[in-house]
Amino acid sequence: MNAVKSAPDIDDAAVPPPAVEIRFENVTKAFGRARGTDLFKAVDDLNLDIHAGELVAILGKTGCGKSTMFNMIAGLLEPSTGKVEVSGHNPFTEFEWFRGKIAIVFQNDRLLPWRTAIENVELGLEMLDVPKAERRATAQHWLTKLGLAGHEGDYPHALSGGMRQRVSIARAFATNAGILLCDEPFSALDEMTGNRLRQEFVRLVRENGKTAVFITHSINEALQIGDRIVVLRRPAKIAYDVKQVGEADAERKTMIQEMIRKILSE
Ligand SMILES: Nc1ncnc2c1ncn2[C@@H]1O[C@H](COP(=O)(O)OP(=O)(O)OP(=O)(O)O)[C@@H](O)[C@H]1O
Repeated sequence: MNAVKSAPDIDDAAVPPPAVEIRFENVTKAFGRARGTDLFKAVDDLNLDIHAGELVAILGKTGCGKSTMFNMIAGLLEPSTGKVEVSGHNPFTEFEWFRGKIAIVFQNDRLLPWRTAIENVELGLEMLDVPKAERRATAQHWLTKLGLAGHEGDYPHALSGGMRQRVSIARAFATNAGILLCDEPFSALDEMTGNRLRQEFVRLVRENGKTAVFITHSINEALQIGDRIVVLRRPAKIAYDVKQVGEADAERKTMIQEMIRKILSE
């Protein structure tokens, strides 16, 4: 299947879209040694624009190239051909420019076990050379926002999985980065904890005007989270790109869900 499928738009209003924040332009990423056909393509001629303030869920089968895309946005990998631009800059060659502009939330909380909750939140601010008093106040603010007031001095081992992931989300927001990259941050949590935290996360992303790219394996999670869902086929290329999902009515959501199921089963 080569054509990009799209759902009928609910409202193709004349309002111009916000600026493009993340752009993939004819991006291919191949791994392996440069021996012609021996190269393995993880991303294949991908074109994708993500606009400022969008919350985009990226969905696809295992090995379809989601992490490779993610790493190219984060400046950890360089495209083999084509161009990746974030805020008009090249994330791979202008790594320094991006200090403090992109925050990442991983599946695993990646907290430092020898630092308290508040010290873990302060970590990103330390790297940005924020003065001590300011970073303490900012870290406290975000821990409180994430419902962890009273746990500032707790070490990670004393916190539940959900609380640890709250600390890692507080750490991402505390840096004030405009772009959040999320790699299945709730998939290791039990369903109830994951659902609650997912809702809070979406609210915070919207309230704070972040642009967020959210990788997931779960159709339901994508439907709950995304303003937009992008489904990839393997190697990474867009199979389906659908907007306004979070606010869609039940009938439209069911239609989108069925379409995604169909694509992922192909
Ligand atoms: N550094 C690398 N060297 C060689 N092959 C790689 C490398 N990184 C990724 N790949 C391959 O590229 C393909 C895409 O990998 P990627 O991790 O981006 O997929 P993914 O969609 O994130 O997978 P998952 O859902 O399992 O996390 C896979 O076949 C993987 O084996």
